[in-house]
Amino acid sequence: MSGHGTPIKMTSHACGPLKGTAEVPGDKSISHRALILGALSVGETKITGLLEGEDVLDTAKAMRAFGAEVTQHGPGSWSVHGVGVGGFAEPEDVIDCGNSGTGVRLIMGAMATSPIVATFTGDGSLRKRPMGRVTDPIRLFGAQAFGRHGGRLPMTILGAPSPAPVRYATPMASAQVKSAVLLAGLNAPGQTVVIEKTPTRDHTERMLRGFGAEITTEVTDQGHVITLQGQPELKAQEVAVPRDPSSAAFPVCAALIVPGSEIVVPGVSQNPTRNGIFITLREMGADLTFENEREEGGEPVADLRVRYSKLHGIDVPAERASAQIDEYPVLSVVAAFAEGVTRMPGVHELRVKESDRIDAMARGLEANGVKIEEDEDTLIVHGCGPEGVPGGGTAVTHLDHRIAMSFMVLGMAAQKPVSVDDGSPIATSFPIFEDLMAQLGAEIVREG
Ligand SMILES: O=C(O)C1=C[C@@H](OP(=O)(O)O)[C@@H](O)[C@H](O)C1
Ligand SMILES: C=C(OP(=O)(O)O)C(=O)O
Repeated sequence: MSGHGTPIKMTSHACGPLKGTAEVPGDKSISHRALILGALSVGETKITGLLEGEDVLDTAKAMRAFGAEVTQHGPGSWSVHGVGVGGFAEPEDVIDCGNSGTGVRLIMGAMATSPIVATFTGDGSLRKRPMGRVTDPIRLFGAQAFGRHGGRLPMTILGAPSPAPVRYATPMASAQVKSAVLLAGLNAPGQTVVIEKTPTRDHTERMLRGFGAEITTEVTDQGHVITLQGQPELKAQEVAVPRDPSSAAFPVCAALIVPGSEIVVPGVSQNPTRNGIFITLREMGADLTFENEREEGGEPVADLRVRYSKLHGIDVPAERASAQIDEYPVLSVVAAFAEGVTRMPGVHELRVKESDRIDAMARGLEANGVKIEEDEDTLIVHGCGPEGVPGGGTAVTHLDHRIAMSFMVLGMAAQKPVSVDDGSPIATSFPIFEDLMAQLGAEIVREG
């Protein structure tokens, strides 16, 4: 299990200009999917650039437990010998997905239409997160689910022995729910259809197509209608994982707020379902340029050049929420340094991430002298502008990597050092965060 056994207190101090190249790790969403689709394929899938964060390593372990042969050959270089669609074995032990919502939800979907039983658990954060959003649709395929408190982990899933295909409109904007339904649909006969009102990250659709499934997306007045032909033979692939835009957001935002900074973040995915943060930052006045635009591993990528910028507050469009859903914590840090108010509506999904991110950011920013307003669906940050962000506070991270990294970024440009009670969850998605930021010139100190 991904352990966050001993909390690691970390403090970030104001630093000089950040300079250099930030080679952020592989995309977390694509890394999970590469392992899962590799495990459901026939033959050997070769993966380069895999994110070796705890979340993804837990998915690798889970795929072994379901019968796939998963091997690490070198840093980021992995292979998966798959068992084919419908070939999952029954795991001998509980599947521990650690801190990862993506891991547990996608794997539950992937096993839900095989006649096997699996019990899932996770860390203290994951055990609080809602799983009903996945168990509702997998029940329609014929699976059964038994969890705690109306759908919390630990949870046992009995896969459907003779699954029926499903037509499902996702009730919330969630790529995890969409993906769970599509992965379940792989082992059902006929067509499984997912309808999403608001489009979410489309890596599952792109990768399923790449692995040989027949899958189409139609834009209709109901929204995006995704149709998957069931029971394909998925064929092993070579997957080159592009760098993660959600991880890139941390050095990018740090460079924007630390005076005199200029950095390059090469090879970052610019998938339009993921690039909302870069559009938003530019609207706030960021000097952010996209160089060398190209395609890598089936995804559009670019090298980002970022220079320190004078930023102003904006109204962030609610429709952009799903294209930057994981970036709101660090966006609210940037907003604290901007001049004027930044309003972020349409963000209620943040309440069910690794922590309640609206609450965690609001309390942590207040502790550092920033004025905040919030309601169920909105976060409003009153930027400190030229007066500067006071800092000097400690934020509680609630086992949430993005909260921890966001406050470390805040400390790089605040007047007084900023601490977090526990930075250990950073290892779930960005294990090289401290080293990478130190190489650029940041000063993050572990205490105790
Ligand atoms: O599908 C994925 O890989 C993810 C989808 C998003 O979650 P939701 O589907 O809950 O919005 C995102 O927050 C998460 O980090 C990764
Ligand atoms: C929400 C996140 O991940 P997950 O849902 O996979 O835990 C995240 O990485 O910000």
